[in-house]
Amino acid sequence: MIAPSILSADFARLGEEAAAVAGPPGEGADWLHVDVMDAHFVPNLTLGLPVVQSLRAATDIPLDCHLMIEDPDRWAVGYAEAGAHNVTVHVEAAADPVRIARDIRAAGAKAGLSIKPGTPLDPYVEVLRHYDTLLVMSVEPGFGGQSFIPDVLDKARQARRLVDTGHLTLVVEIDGGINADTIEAAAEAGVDCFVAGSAVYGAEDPGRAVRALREQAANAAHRARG
Ligand SMILES: O=C(CO)[C@H](O)[C@H](O)COP(=O)(O)O
Ligand SMILES: [Fe+2]
Repeated sequence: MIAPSILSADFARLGEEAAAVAGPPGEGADWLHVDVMDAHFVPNLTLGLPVVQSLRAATDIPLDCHLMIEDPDRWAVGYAEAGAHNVTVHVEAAADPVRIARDIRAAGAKAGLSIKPGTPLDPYVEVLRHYDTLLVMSVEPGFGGQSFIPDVLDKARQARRLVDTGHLTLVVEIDGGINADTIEAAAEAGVDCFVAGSAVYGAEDPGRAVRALREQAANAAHRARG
């Protein structure tokens, strides 16, 4: 799956920017990644609930809300109620991640847990039983256009093994610095869903960039798994 990040889109034209990556299954974006930043958990400030509500009305693409905020225990359920498909919180910010997952699911969305590049996976394997998605950050959260950190692929491989051996049922998603040069390594590591901001919205034709990234990832995954 490919999830273009609107962090690199034109915020004055979000509806049109969503339409630019929409399309039939297998062609258009699978999810639209929405980076919510509060200038506390990360140094940057982006958008919040009203923008997600407006986007929900403007596109049929499932919204993948990545909450880079303090106190997600308080705010996550609002994004589920706003119609997000996935609501992802950071384990480093969550007081009670199991309860957050339960609340998100009760409000009708899928629950995602994100880990920063320096956060290990091991302590959260049990918590991840309550989640639908693991978002492995491959840059320090806060800004688009940063360079991919290859060390995080060990965690993607570890998550893939946990899923393939039946210990967890999760979509393994990666976020940060994904482009034509990095997506193959992530696909080989077993990632299911690739967030791409600058590589999609910085391209002349965002729709074509989505198709090219998907094809590259699919070919690399096929080669890796035989
Ligand atoms: O969560 C994020 C940053 O914190 C963004 O989703 C991510 O950086 C996407 O942008 P790019 O593909 O340009 O790295
Ligand atoms: Fe993100």
